[in-house]
Amino acid sequence: MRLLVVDHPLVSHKLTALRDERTASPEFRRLTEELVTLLAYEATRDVRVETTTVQTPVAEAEGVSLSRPRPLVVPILRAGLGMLEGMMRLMPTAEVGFLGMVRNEETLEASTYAERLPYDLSGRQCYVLDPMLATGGTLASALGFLTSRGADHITAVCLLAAPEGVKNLEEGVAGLDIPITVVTAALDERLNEKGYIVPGLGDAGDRLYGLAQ
Ligand SMILES: O=P(O)(O)OC[C@H]1O[C@H](OP(=O)(O)OP(=O)(O)O)[C@H](O)[C@@H]1O
Ligand SMILES: O=c1cc[nH]c(=O)[nH]1
Ligand SMILES: [Mg+2]
Repeated sequence: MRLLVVDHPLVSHKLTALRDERTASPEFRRLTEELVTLLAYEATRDVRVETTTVQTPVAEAEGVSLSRPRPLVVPILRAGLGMLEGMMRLMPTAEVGFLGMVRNEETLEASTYAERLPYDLSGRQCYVLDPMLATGGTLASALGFLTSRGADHITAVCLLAAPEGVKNLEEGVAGLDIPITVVTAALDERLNEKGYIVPGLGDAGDRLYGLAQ
């Protein structure tokens, strides 16, 4: 597994504003979209393309277009939904599948409550969106599921990651024989006793959409 921490002053600037507890939901959603578009630029560096030719007003030009099957973008509900528009702005012809997952806040175990994905993901490049890589349980489970459906190349885009989660995820995906990359805006210090990223930004889903019951 490859970890890419995007080092760019605009990424750091937007992430700092996201972390600020005074940033309310409307601004938090806007900043998340902008930040994801910046991360997506790095995350899609190895998106598959094929060569093509177009006619300019002057001459023929050789270029590239996205290969088929189109990449599949998979936001992990709920919080990952806040990242979808930012990703689709960069790659509007991608397809979108959904995974609904929630972490039990006592046991920190992740479970899946919804799934709407193409059944056969053979030959698909997948871009998984989940803002927080905390213990890594949610992403490990999501990546295992996508691979079991045939995905052969997965990039996870996260706003923040904890070192413990990166290590757990590395171990969790060690048996998956496909290229896996995690792209994040920052690798934070640690997890606290409740499994929250420190300093982090709090509960991403709640900050995007309000308190969950
Ligand atoms: O790395 P992990 O320890 O598994 O934790 C990360 C997960 O926790 C959060 O989801 P949450 O369960 O709060 O659901 P939500 O998006 O509906 O708020 C977050 O959005 C990640 O999906
Ligand atoms: O810090 C954390 C950890 C898990 N989920 C969140 O939303 N935030
Ligand atoms: Mg949450």
